[in-house]
Amino acid sequence: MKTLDDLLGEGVSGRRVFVRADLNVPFDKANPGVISDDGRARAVLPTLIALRDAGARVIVASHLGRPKGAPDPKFTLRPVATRLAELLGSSVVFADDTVGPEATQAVAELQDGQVLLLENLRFNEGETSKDDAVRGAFAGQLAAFADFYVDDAFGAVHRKHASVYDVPARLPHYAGGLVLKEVEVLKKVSESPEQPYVVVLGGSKVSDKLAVIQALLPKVDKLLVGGGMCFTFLKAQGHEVGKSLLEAEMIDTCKALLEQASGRIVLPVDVVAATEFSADADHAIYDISEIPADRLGLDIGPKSTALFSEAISGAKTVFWNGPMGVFELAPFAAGTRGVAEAITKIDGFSVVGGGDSAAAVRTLGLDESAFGHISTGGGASLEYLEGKTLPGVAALEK
Ligand SMILES: Nc1ncnc2c1ncn2[C@@H]1O[C@H](COP(=O)(O)OP(=O)(O)OP(=O)(O)O)[C@@H](O)[C@H]1O
Ligand SMILES: O=C(O)[C@H](O)COP(=O)(O)O
Repeated sequence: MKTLDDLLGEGVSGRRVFVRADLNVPFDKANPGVISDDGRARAVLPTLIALRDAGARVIVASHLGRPKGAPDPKFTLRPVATRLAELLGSSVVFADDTVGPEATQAVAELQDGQVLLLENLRFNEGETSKDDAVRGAFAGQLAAFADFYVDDAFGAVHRKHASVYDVPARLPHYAGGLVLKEVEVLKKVSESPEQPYVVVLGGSKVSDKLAVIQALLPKVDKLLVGGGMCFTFLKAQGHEVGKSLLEAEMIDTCKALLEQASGRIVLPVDVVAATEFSADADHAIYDISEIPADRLGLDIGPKSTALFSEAISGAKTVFWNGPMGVFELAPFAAGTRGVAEAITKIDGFSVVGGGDSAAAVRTLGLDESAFGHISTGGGASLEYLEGKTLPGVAALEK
């Protein structure tokens, strides 16, 4: 795999370099447009600075959220361009479209050492299309903007999307420093995790992560499941989960996984459930057999936090992806904080994966240096650990 250093060695002054970044940053739920954690933008800075300082014309592209293949102002990258300019200490040109007239003109006018951010890639159906021709046509438009392609979007390497998989097939391609570092650390954890190996899963992308559980089960000593994911498992165990996040069509899969795990999947024994998804909602702690029909579980309870912390304490390797609750709202942050603190105390190596999990570490004021590695990829790091070939990595290796 060729790297950014190789490209810099070849010389990029005056050349146009397309950088796929993962600028899918979280926003403050109470203040639309305000970025609550800029960790993913900071993580790609070394690549952008190196290219800018080498005199390249840097074209940055990213997705944000999951818009449906058409422009949607809720998911504009404009606030991210502003933040990126602050972090870079130099201006960032923002194009209001991705491959349309604005972007085309901005690319044409780009000066040596200037950085341009294109609008959200997912405003175009070609980005995520399953149809190779549709994706390829969009990739062709993106590739026409540049001489070289650099992938530093580790968080998106598991997506077979145009900007991740098809653009590198059309341009000389290089791995950025972030992608290289992430792959190096995760390779070590996936190939030879020191035992006991405990995986902690939470968050809200339930069906994405169920497949991962299946693959990880044979490798782990314990798999702790909290967050929005746990309710489909609790339902599979026969508990009523009220209005909690539930993927009904996955209940049977969860039942099968619980059987296969023979005790290695650990579920919460209590939850904090509220009348609605709001920081002001009435909320209380319930045993999992007593979740009221009109409430939704928004955090694991204190007994579960203690149970999970105990399981974590003896581990030599811990991989954590997905918050234990809606940590962005103060009444539902205790489970995530408790589990994160337990991870910082282990006598071993820990990896935190995921945009929101990494954001939780920072916004809850935990010491980042107490973790072995904080990955920018959630789904990406999970799929890497699962042993899957990641389309973005495969594209760079070709
Ligand atoms: N019980 C719950 N009900 C609903 N949402 C929840 C619950 N627990 C956690 N969440 C939400 O899950 C979100 C994070 O989930 P997600 O699966 O995206 O994790 P992640 O670490 O960001 O991984 P990735 O990088 O793959 O996105 C947070 O915004 C959090 O509020
Ligand atoms: O948040 C993430 O894990 C990455 O940015 C990928 O986002 P996606 O799950 O919407 O593809």
